[in-house]
Order: sequence, then structure tokens, then C-alpha cells
Amino acid sequence: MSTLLEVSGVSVTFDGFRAINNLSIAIGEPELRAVIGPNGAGKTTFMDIVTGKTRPDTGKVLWGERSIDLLKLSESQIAKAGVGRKFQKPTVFEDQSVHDNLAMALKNKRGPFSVLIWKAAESDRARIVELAEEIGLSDRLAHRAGDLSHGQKQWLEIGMLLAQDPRLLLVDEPAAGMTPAEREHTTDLLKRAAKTRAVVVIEHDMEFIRRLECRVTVLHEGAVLAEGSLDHVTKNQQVIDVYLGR
Ligand SMILES: Nc1ncnc2c1ncn2[C@@H]1O[C@H](COP(=O)(O)OP(=O)(O)OP(=O)(O)O)[C@@H](O)[C@H]1O
Repeated sequence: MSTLLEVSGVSVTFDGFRAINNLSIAIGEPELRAVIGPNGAGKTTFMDIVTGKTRPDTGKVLWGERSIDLLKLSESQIAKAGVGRKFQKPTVFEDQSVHDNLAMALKNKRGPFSVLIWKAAESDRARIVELAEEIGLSDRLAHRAGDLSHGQKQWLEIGMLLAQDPRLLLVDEPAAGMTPAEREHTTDLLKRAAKTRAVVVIEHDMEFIRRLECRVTVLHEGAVLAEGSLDHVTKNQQVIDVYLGR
């Protein structure tokens, strides 16, 4: 596993309040990583920094084998470099079918002219079938996305992000509002996706994290409080004091 993303010594201050405080995190490729921590710990801001939405005051964010400085890129350049982000609320095109949502995501990746090339369209069809299988919606391809359950919409959106082939997928609280069966399916989906890319998941649901069976980073007051296996970090007294014991 080589390092794909290296955040080092990053700090962010909002109106005099230090939300991120000398934060350093490295993510490998491939890797599945869970990021946990109390409300306000800086989890979302960490993702905002990686995607270019929030600019840090100090520190470095390096990307890929050529150590590209992400802080010099715009949000859209960072997305093009291979960073995909899934927000908490699903944002699919409700009036379009599952198939068409995935097809649009593929077209987005290739640019407007790809639709003119028949061969590309042919390979798109195969890729759509493959993506639908990967997210467990093979039997819903013709259904309107708006008719899907909350969990299925989340999977569709993950599928739309996977269609863009991100090297790093950032996922914010995927389990929120899901049924236990949907949660289980989501952990399987993320574990599979992380076999060939980096996937970072912010989540509060500890059962969900346990099922991910991955390295866990605990944030507190904008810095890493503990890192390691879930068993390792949940035994840490500081983690118990600031997060688990609350
Ligand atoms: N744009 C902003 N302006 C001012 N303060 C902000 C801004 N964004 C975040 N903060 C503050 O920075 C801190 C970190 O917030 P962040 O949303 O990153 O935490 P979090 O760990 O994701 O929390 P939660 O689990 O509640 O989502 C919080 O105290 C928050 O109020």
C-alpha cells in the first residue's frame, strides 16, 4: 500500500476559533479508513480541506506519486485529479431512472463529446450493468430514482461517484437514516470499493465502523487523538473520556 493522500501540519481558524489544529493524516491506496470523533472535532472540515472547499492557514496536503500540492488546485481540479465526495444527503436525479443516473455520471467523466462515439456508448452499457451490480441495484435499473428507498438512493449516489473512478472516495455519515439491513449492505459496498481505491468514511455508528474492519482515526479538537484498529482506539482512555464515555 502506497500513500495516496498526505495531510501534514494543517491548521484552520474560523473567526479566531481553531477548528483544525496541526492535523496530520496519511491515507494509503488502496485503503478503507474510518474517521470518528465527537461533534465539532473537525471531521467534516478535514474533508472540506481535501476537496478544496476550505483553505487551511498552514500545512500541506499532498496527493499521489508525484506529491501534487492539492492546496494549489481548485475544487474542480481536485475532483478531476480523482477525489470524489459523498455528502450525507443523497443527491440523485429523482425523475431519471437508475440507469440514466449512472449513464449521466459516466458521461460527466468523459465530457460532452463521448456521447457521439458509439464504441464508448457500448462500453458505457457494460459499465452501467457492472456498477448496478456493485451497488446492488441490478433489478432497479429501469426504476425512477425518486421511487428508491433512502438507502438505495445512497447506494445509487455511491455508484454515480464510482462511475467517475475516483482514487479517493470521501463518504460522510453513510449509515444515517438507514435500516439495519441497508447498513449491512452499505458496509459491504464500501469494503468492496476500497479494494481498488482509497475510501474514507466519517461515521458515528460504532456497529457500522466495527463491520468495516478497517483502521480508525479518532479526531478531537481538530487533531488526531488516536489511530489504529477499532479495538485499539476504543481502549484508549482519552478516546473514552472525550467520545465513547459521553
Ligand atoms: N464555516 C465555518 N465557520 C465557522 N466555524 C466553522 C465552520 N465550519 C466548521 N466550523 C466549526 O469548526 C468546528 C469543526 O466542525 P466540523 O463540522 O468539521 O466538525 P465535525 O467533527 O464534522 O462535527 P459533526 O460530527 O457534528 O459533524 C466546529 O466547532 C464548527 O462549529
